[in-house]
Amino acid sequence: MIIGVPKEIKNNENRVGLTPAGVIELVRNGHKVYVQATAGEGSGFMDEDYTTAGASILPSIEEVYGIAEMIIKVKEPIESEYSLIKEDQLLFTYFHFASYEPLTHAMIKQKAVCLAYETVERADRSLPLLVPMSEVAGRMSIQEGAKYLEKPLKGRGILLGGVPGVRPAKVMILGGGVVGTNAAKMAAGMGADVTILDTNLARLRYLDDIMPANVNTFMSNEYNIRELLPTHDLIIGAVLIPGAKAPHLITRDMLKEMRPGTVVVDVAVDQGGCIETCKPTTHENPTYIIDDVVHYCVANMPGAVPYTSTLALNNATLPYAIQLANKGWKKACADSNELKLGLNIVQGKVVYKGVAEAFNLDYTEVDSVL
Ligand SMILES: NC(=O)C1=CN([C@@H]2O[C@H](COP(=O)(O)OP(=O)(O)OC[C@H]3O[C@@H](n4cnc5c(N)ncnc54)[C@H](O)[C@@H]3O)[C@@H](O)[C@H]2O)C=CC1
Ligand SMILES: CC(=O)C(=O)O
Ligand SMILES: [Mg+2]
Repeated sequence: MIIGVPKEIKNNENRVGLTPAGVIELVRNGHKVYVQATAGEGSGFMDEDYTTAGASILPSIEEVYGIAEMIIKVKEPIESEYSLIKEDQLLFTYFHFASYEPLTHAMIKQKAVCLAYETVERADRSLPLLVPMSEVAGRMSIQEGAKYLEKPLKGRGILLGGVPGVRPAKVMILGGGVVGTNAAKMAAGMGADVTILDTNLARLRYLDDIMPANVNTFMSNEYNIRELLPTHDLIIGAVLIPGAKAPHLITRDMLKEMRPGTVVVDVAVDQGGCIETCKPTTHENPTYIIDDVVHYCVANMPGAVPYTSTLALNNATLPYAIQLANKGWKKACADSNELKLGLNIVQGKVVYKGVAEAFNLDYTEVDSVL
């Protein structure tokens, strides 16, 4: 198969879809890989590293989309890429369709095969291609939150861990999945007083077992959220209903209940955000303030630490990319339920329920397109 790796063009997105190590594996399996010039630079991989691995370098993004049967990238296509996408071309990347209607319509129109990293799902309901980036974003959420709590950055001016004789900050984490667990570990390690909320009681039991003593669990419901808001300094949004729009657990009116300088880091922004006042921001301009509450809503947080993120992402995506290249998307998805669940839009048809429901579009059973 002919595989193309374009350079990411989202703001401050320094990750790349494929490493030279991945190129070696795909070439060994008989495939041809084309990488756009400088695509890997932000992650520390030079064009020579790719050619040594067996890839060919193409100077422009148009040539990469033009030649490839499968595109491997990181973030969803940006408006300027839409028209480059060809009918039947396989796109293996994050899409987060439910949070952005124009992207959904564009991919329907281009009649591409959109296999979304974030909905590839194992039998145990885990999301193997979201996990590594959720680990990164969860850990980063505390580092960013701690920074924006500083007074010059408009935060409350409180140190997460406190000091002897002064209480630590209080951190509230909405959603105790991968992002939430990684955020809790970091916040707890820094000495904060941490509360994780989730609707899944079994998950809360598990977290209670494994977390240190400065982490407590709490059932997620409106009453409990309202109770915590006036006393918490840093709030992390980390809920997920796979493939669907995130529920708004903190509504606009609740901002009044928070103290000035409270920081919210809504990691779930890529699925629409779990804080009603959340709108996507960029690494260049990561925060804005509403009702004295600092909002950090960067939709590609791992893009800022590409040395870690590109490797972590490739560790997870490569085995699936090899299956897709070796068998073609139809057979690979017919053989693997995990990959089949990654199909969101196929040749103009929406085959993922959460996406169809988000925008009231016709839904087609995925098996009928295989
Ligand atoms: N902004 C960014 O750069 C990144 C964003 N993400 C996003 O972070 C979000 C979370 O991802 P993961 O932790 O991997 O998901 P996950 O599936 O591991 O965890 C989600 C948790 O939310 C819980 N939940 C669902 N409804 C809830 C409610 N009403 N109240 C409290 N908890 C609730 C679930 O029970 C589950 O434990 C996703 O939207 C993901 O796409 C992930 C990586 C990077
Ligand atoms: C998961 C995601 O959206 C990201 O890593 O950018
Ligand atoms: Mg405990």
